[in-house]
Amino acid sequence: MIRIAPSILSADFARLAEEIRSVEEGGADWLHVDVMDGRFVPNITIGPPVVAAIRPVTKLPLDVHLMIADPDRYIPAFAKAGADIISVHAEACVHLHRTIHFIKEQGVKAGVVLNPHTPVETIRHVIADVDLVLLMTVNPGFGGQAFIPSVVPKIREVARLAGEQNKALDIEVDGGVNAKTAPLCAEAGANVLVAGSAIYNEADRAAAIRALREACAK
Ligand SMILES: O=C(CO)[C@H](O)[C@H](O)COP(=O)(O)O
Repeated sequence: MIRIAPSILSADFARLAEEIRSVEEGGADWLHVDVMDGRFVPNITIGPPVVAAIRPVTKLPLDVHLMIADPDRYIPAFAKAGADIISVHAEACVHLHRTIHFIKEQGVKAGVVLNPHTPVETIRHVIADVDLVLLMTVNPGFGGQAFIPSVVPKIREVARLAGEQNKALDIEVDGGVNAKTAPLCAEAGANVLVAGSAIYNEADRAAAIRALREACAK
C-alpha cells in the first residue's frame, strides 16, 4: 500500500494549521516535517517548538526528517515534541548504529536517510535496526527541485537488501515526487512518497494526493 506524506516545507507557514488540516482531510497518511540547520544543508527551517505546536493540530503520524549536523543533540527534543518517526542522515552520523538506537530509546521509530550520491552499501549493517529507509531523490535543502532518476536503482537495492535480511521496513522517497516520478519509485519498491510542491502548489489538496496514488496504481 502506498502512503502519501505531504511535506509542510511547501506549505504556507503563516497558515500552518489550516495547511495541515487540508492534507489530512485530503487523505494524507503521514505528515513530513523537514528540519534544516543551515549547516548540514544550506537552509534553515523549523525546530522542536514548531513540531510541538503542530502535534495537537493533527492525528497524522509526524515523520520528522532531520537534515542537521550532530543530530543526537536534538533527538530527545523532537521526540518530546511529538515526533512519531525520526530519521537521520547517514552522512551526518559518525556513530550511526548508536544514533539509531538512541532514537528508539526515546520511544519513536527510527529512520536512516541517504543523499542521492551515498551508496546503499553504507547502511547494510544497520538495515536490521531501522524502521524506515529514506532515499533522497534531490539534494536536500530546498523544495521544488527536479527528481534525480539515478536514485531509482537504489530503491531496488534497498528492497533487495531488506529482503535478504528478512526485514520489513518502509522505503520512502523524497524530492521531486509528482504524478510522473511517483510510479517509477513505487514500481522500484518505495511505499512512502513525500511530496511538497506536487501537493501544496495545488489548490485542491485531495485531488493532488489522489493523483499521486492513482499514478502508482496504473
Ligand atoms: O526534504 C526536502 C528537501 O530537502 C523536501 O521534503 C522535498 O524537497 C519535498 O519537496 P518537493 O516535493 O517540492 O521536491
